Amino acid sequence: MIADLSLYLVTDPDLCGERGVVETVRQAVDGGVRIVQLRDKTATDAETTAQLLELSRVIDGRALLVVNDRLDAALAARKQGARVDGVHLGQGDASVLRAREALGPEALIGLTANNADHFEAVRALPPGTVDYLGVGVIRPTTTKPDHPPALGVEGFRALVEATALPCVAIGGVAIDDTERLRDAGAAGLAVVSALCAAADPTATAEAFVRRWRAAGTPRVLSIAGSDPSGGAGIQADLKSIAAHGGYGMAALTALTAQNTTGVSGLHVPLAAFLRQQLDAISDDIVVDAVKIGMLANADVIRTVAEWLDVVRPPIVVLDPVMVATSGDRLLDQDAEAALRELLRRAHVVTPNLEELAVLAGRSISGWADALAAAEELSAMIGAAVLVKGGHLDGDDVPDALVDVARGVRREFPGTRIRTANTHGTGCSLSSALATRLARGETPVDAVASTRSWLRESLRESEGLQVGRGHGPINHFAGLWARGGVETNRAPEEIRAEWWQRTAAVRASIDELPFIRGLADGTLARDPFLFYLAQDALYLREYARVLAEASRLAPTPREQAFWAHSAEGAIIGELELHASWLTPDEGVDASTFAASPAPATVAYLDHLRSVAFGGDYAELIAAVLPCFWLYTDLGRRLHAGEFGDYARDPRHPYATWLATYADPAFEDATDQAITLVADAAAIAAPTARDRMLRAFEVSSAHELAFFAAPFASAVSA
Ligand SMILES: Cc1ncc(COP(=O)(O)OP(=O)(O)O)c(N)n1
Ligand SMILES: Cc1ncsc1CCOP(=O)(O)O
Ligand SMILES: [Mg+2]
Repeated sequence: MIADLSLYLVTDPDLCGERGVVETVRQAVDGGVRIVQLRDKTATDAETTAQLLELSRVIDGRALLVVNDRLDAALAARKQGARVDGVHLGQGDASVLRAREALGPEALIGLTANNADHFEAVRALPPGTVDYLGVGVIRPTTTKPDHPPALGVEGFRALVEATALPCVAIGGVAIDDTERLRDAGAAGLAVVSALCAAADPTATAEAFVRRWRAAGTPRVLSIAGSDPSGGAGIQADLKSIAAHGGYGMAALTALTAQNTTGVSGLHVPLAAFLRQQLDAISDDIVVDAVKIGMLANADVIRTVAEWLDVVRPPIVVLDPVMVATSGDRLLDQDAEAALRELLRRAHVVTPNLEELAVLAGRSISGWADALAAAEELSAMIGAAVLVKGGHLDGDDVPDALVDVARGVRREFPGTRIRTANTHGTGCSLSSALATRLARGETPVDAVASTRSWLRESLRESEGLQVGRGHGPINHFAGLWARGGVETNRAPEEIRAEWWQRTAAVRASIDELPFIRGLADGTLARDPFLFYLAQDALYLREYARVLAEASRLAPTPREQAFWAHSAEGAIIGELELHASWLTPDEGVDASTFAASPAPATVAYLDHLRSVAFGGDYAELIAAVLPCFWLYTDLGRRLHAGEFGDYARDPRHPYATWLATYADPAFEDATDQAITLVADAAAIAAPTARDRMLRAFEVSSAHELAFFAAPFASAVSA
């Protein structure tokens, strides 16, 4: 088996301090360390053996365990039942040939190589003697005072280019080196102080792992059945993996004969052959994530479980295919029992409602039941459960990610996309999710971006015209629309780009006679009152749209924010009536009962149509210009950009203009921008485009709204 060396912890008893080596290792492995090297220069062989026994218990197969220098201690610990995977030897330590002979062909043997001569000597060794090289130091480090000269990243690159053996970079490695070292050919980062001296080794390891994953192309394996029509099974998985920027691999559990109208045949190869496929992959390729789909029988399931126990991939997403859409059970009792065992080896499971009911052992008659069942299942298996609401009745089809052990319970609201092209949706979703996780996204972000992509792929499925039944989704809708691999964008980048997109609208607003007159006080009373009456009409409906955003919001924080904003809009409307739209201000009853002007109707129609579409991200993009452009204008008016109205006691609109520069509203605007930019950052490209379109259309309506007092029959 090829070892996953991505994050390699070398221990140091001094740097681990009071926390101790064992506890540091436990925490670092919790955070994603894949290989641990016990390195203690002063311990006796007996002490090293005892430590290996303890570490082996704590690591419990979740990472590989090797020992520095002490071949005899490794052998002794193995004799006493410890799982010691191998040794790391330096140029002056025991011979790697002797280590191979003593530890056997399956052991992991690492060798230090710091210069061209070392690499030359490695080439002369019989193949299979050494499994990886430790190459460094990258930069000077006090952790090993007798270290060789520093190579730097480019020196490392030059050395490792010449070997096919995986090379880990060691010596002075910090988290900010991650991308450059991975690019230079490192198979992993070996660190001592960065983890041993970390205040929180779990969080630090997680941060390293995320950076490492984000810096490379994830190698994602689908273990599933074949659908020759290409919409489900491994064919769908491979498309999903590619659509999310992963390298896809597939081990076949079964061959089906099927198309978009149904399944007409099934052939299950021997489980031993599945194991052969799996071993062929893991002997040669580091598997960053596994997606597991259809498993035909108990033999197949147990084979997958045994392989997982050996390889321990860092991400396992299991789609427990066990109940057909018709409600028929697809697995016999023996297989169901084996599947329950397999669930414990998964990190995320993605059941539909029927499967969740069977696995949690309870009936599900609505979304509340589904959430309760997901909690129970998550607690039972110690993994996250992505419960999918697609099989609920009605237009609301939420999903939720529930992970009891890690305190996650996140709902993702959604409205049903009306299409018959749902073939392979579950397969596609789970493999996309595995790929997103393998790219270093947090589970919540990975679910959010996967859902955004899936909704896009469902929406764009009609154009494919595949089959007469339930056709496939369009896995590459985003890619084809963009002409490139979809990647997440930084929220700050989106914020800047979207603001830039409003530049022309802002410049035009600034030139409007209404704004100029408002600022210098020359604006006549009629257009002013016209504007206020339209504003009041607008705010009332805008509040309803904000309330819809609150209803669709995925988190309680966002839900509260939009609800609070809706309340603010209604209060604004009431205040307009109380302060300005009164007989005292010369407003007669007809102005009061003003009907919406064309600009108001058009703006509200746009907002309502986006709200009706039920897409939260698009909706919050549509409501944003009212926050952003208004705040910007208020800030600049207040700053005297259009003349110093605030200092002029005779200015007729001074009190009105003062309300523009309300700090609480500025703060709310900032929050709204952040929520929209965050949502856009993880949206699929076409979804992000739709958000931007909604935002730009609303911005144009803002301009028309400010222009309306002079465009409409105000003077009449
Ligand atoms: C992964 C890894 N690479 C290099 C070393 C250094 O080993 P060595 O050259 O034997 O020096 P000491 O660690 O024994 O001081 C390593 N330990 N691990
Ligand atoms: C064991 C070892 N071998 C070469 S450098 C080194 C120590 C690296 O420690 P750190 O990661 O703290 O720089
Ligand atoms: Mg050594």
